[in-house]
Amino acid sequence: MATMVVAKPKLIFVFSGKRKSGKDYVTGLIHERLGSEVCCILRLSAPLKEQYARERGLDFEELLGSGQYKEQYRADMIAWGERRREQDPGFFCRLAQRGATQPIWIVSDARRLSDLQWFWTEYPSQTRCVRVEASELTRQKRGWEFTPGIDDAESECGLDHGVNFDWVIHNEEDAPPLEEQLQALLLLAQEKAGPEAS
Ligand SMILES: Nc1ncnc2c1ncn2[C@@H]1O[C@H](COP(=O)(O)OP(=O)(O)OP(=O)(O)O)[C@@H](O)[C@H]1O
Ligand SMILES: C[C@@](O)(CCOP(=O)(O)O)CC(=O)O
Repeated sequence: MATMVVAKPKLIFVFSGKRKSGKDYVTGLIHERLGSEVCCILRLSAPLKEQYARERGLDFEELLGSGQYKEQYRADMIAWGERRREQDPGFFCRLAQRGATQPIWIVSDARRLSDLQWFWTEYPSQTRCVRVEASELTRQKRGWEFTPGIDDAESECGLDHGVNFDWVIHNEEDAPPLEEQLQALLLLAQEKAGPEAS
């Protein structure tokens, strides 16, 4: 693969969390708050879903969505992606960062230790890891249903242990407001991005 010249970010928030914990929702709030000039969202699953959809004639936008369409293909997408990661753990990380020019990056969907290790290796001083947490009851209310072979496999459990997260965001009705929980991340981003981010 030709070497891609990528503008160096000043800060990278690498988010992870269980299905329907609210990764996209929370990262969308940060992106909205910081603005597109300063911040971009990188989805590791986007290049995977794009190629998978192309090979199978599926609807890429639907695979990116939060509905049930993608759930039909999740197990096969996981297997498809893992075959590629076995050959090159950073394959989707490199593709996801293409075209990112903003100083603040948000990776919304890390799932494996190899994802975190890639960013820690490539961007050791810029990378911060954030976990989004929600109870199973809350996730069920958002449309999650335990699925054997998915919710007990690496795609969902790969970061359950052995990671010292920089922040844990509790995305629950009875938790402090997200704006309050995200304050420290937003302040750090504004500090790193400089005056244009304020
Ligand atoms: N704090 C919240 N308030 C209101 N709606 C929320 C909140 N958090 C999540 N949701 C909603 O719950 C659903 C699941 O959230 P989201 O898509 O962000 O989860 P996810 O962790 O990205 O899931 P997946 O891994 O399946 O993509 C979405 O419809 C989202 O709008
Ligand atoms: C195949 C996969 O990328 C699907 C992720 O979809 P989503 O982020 O839950 O919308 C999960 C994985 O890579 O294990």
